[in-house]
Amino acid sequence: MGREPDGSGRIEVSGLAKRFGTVEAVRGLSFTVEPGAVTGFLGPNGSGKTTTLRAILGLVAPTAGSTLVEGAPYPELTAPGRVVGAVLEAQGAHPARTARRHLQVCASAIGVAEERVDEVLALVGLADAADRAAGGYSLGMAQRLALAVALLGDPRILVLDEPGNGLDPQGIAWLREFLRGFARSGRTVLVSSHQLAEIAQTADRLVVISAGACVYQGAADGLHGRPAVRVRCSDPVRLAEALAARGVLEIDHVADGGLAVAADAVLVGDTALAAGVAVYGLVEERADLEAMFLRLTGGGVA
Ligand SMILES: Nc1ncnc2c1ncn2[C@@H]1O[C@H](COP(=O)(O)OP(=O)(O)OP(=O)(O)O)[C@@H](O)[C@H]1O
Repeated sequence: MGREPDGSGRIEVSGLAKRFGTVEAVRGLSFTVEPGAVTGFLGPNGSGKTTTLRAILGLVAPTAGSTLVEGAPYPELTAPGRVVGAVLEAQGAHPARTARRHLQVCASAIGVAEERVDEVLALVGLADAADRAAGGYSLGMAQRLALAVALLGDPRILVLDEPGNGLDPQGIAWLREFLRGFARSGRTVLVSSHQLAEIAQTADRLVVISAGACVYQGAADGLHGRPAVRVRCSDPVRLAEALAARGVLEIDHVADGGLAVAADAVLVGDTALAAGVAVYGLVEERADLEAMFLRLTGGGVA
């Protein structure tokens, strides 16, 4: 007996860990995805995004922790295809099969009426190409077809793994509008990317991971707006201690011997003065999202 979905549109990941041999792909990851918004799942290559999405969809057995979709583990959901639509990779349709036939086969597999096929073809803008063999499709069209399959069950939740890969700028713009519209209708979108620029314009909320652990979770604007100050001074260690004593904990020692501090310039200057540290330079950085992403994720590609 399957479990009834609770209709919440919520995904909950709690303490998720996954080890492949000696590789800790995901390490104690917890986050919640709510309906009515596009949640971007961002991290460098190899940071554990695909593993996490596959765990949510019951395709990877966690080493520890749990994932719930509408209150139940995905494999236990009754009619999961009506709860979640997923695009994990541009899944191949048989090359000789038309898009329409491919969708008909998928619809029958999840128990969806055939009328839905024409609806999803129109939704993803493939109506005119529906009777062409999928083998002749461009990568962008193949991505749209994969999205059409995900939409067949009219799901409340969409999970997409790097759907922008291989899309041209028009394709990316189209996808962005589609996902925003889907979220605006009160449904849930979780979309992964390693490219901040691609996700920044689409996502309302962000979950940022690095080396399998969460480094930021919250409003996309919140990440944007964090203040950052670069300071050159006579005694970076003493200043870092004085800032920490005032509750400023996000402090990096940077290559030029200075500090990068997530606080505003007045606080940093006042703290230096009180600590008897001479300040030689204080630059307020407009903490753009790119810089913050690189800082949070160590700037590295795994
Ligand atoms: N089936 C597997 N067997 C062994 N190692 C794996 C397996 N799947 C993933 N890994 C490893 O786990 C780590 C995380 O991989 P994952 O694919 O989840 O990252 P990702 O963030 O999706 O990366 P990308 O952006 O490159 O797709 C990597 O080091 C990867 O090599």
